[in-house]
Amino acid sequence: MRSPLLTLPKAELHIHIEGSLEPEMMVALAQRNGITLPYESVEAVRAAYQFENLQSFLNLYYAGAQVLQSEQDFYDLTWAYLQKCAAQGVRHTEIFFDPQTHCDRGIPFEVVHSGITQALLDARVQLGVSSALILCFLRHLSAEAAMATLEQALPYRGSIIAVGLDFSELGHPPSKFQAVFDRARAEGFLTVAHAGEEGPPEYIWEAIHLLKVSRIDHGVRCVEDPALVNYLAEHQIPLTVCPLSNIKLCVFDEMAQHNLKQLLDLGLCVTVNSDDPAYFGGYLAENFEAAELALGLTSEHLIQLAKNSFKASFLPPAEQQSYLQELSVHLANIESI
Ligand SMILES: Nc1ncnc2[nH]cnc12
Ligand SMILES: [Zn+2]
Repeated sequence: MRSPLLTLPKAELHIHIEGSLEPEMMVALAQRNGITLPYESVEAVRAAYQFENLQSFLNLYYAGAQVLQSEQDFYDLTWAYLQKCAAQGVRHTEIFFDPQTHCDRGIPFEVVHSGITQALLDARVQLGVSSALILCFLRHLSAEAAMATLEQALPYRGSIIAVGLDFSELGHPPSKFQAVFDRARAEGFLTVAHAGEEGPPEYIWEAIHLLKVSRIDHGVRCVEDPALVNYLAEHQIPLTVCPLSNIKLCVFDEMAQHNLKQLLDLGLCVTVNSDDPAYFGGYLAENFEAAELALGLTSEHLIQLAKNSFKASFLPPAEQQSYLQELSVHLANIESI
């Protein structure tokens, strides 16, 4: 039986909305938009999800995103993910989107943004799930292209809380984007960055010192540098760790070898997240469950992870407190059963 702790109220802080495109929706949107996919069936799409590393996944993810064309497509994609949140106790979610993946093939920024934000607004009212939006720059493209994307996003500043950095990490250090992130912070955006997923600890240091990030996305390679581990613990810089993703992309050979528990026990502010749930075999609850089973996480670990998810979020302190209170009530109810 599933542990009742797996349905704890929690937040998700690392989810690429394009990575929630399930094969069924990919095939349906391809049909709706008259696009021919290189797969004959939903099963064939799913069968292609065997990855050796980050790049082999990104090639497929980027190709899959081509079926997203209209505002309705972006709405449907986002709404499907938000329904999963509601079903799994995810009370708040901070969602990445990659405008360059869409704008570079002629889809207007406005179309992408309105489809996603309309679904977020509807989820707040109809599902009681709160959210924030984070714009990610594709790091294998140039800093100039990222700056142009930032400028395109300025009119939408009120609905985008932060900027981030994703895609191929190796060879594209955070320092490449220092000027873009300086400008983003000057324009009022918070910052996050993928670092230490495949890249070395130096990339995590750069994200902290040069990009002045509030959180590190992944960050699991921090353990290779004890001074960095101390710094992350002392400053409580959150890591948005994605267990199933790390196994699917061969960052760890198997879940039993994942360092999530080690990082928690070292006092780091670790959170659990799904990254690209349609590609990696699970949403947030499945990530919690897989990590709990393989690593023997205790109730204390699971409760700490749920608390960390709200504390590491970009919610205002009063809203964080109110979710933490909801969590306490939930725990008290479980204890009294
Ligand atoms: N795991 C990941 N790392 C970097 N970029 C991504 N984009 C989507 N998923 C990603
Ligand atoms: Zn990611």
